[in-house]
Amino acid sequence: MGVSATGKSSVARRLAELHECDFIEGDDLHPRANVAKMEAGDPLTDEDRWPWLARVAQTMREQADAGRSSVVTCSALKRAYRDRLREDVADVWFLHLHAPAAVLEDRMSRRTRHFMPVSLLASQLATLEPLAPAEHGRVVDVTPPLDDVVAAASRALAELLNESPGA
Ligand SMILES: Nc1ncnc2c1ncn2[C@@H]1O[C@H](COP(=O)(O)OP(=O)(O)O)[C@@H](O)[C@H]1O
Ligand SMILES: O=C(O)[C@H](O)[C@@H](O)[C@H](O)[C@H](O)COP(=O)(O)O
Repeated sequence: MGVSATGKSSVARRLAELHECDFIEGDDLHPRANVAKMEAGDPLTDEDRWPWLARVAQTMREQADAGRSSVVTCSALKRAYRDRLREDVADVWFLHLHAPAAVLEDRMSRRTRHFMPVSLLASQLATLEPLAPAEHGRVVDVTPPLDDVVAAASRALAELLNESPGA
């Protein structure tokens, strides 16, 4: 989880490889209208996001039913969105990727061929409800180079798996 350009896709792909599980890109599950809206520079509303979150949750459930572990990218900006994702699957851990706005703005402006304009970062940051201490997860600082972030995320994931009663 995390706002745009925190490295959700980059980190999740590498984590999935390291931990030999499936990688699921939440952005691929957006209805077309959502992508068009973001491309046009309009932030999504709750009404736009619920059907998307339902598809993400359904995919997570299908993976779990098939006995497959997965790393899923989803901005999951609000607590209520994360609660929706937890509804259908018991073992869900969140890694909240975090960095100062200036770092993210720089990364967004360098990223090519992506539907998310830099102008939407402010609304993403305004919407964000950081992962709360009571939520099952960890916050990871993504300011360092990708290899270091992946190592930190992997350590956090291992800790979370150890803490899990079902692990
Ligand atoms: N730790 C990092 N250091 C430098 N650049 C990074 C790092 N993590 C991601 N990036 C780059 O920042 C951009 C945003 O990353 P991306 O994985 O697309 O983020 P998100 O999926 O959260 O929007 C990409 O161009 C990516 O290559
Ligand atoms: O790669 C990115 O820039 C983000 O992942 C981006 O696509 C966005 O965060 C959500 O997919 C849109 O939905 P939200 O407005 O809920 O973040």
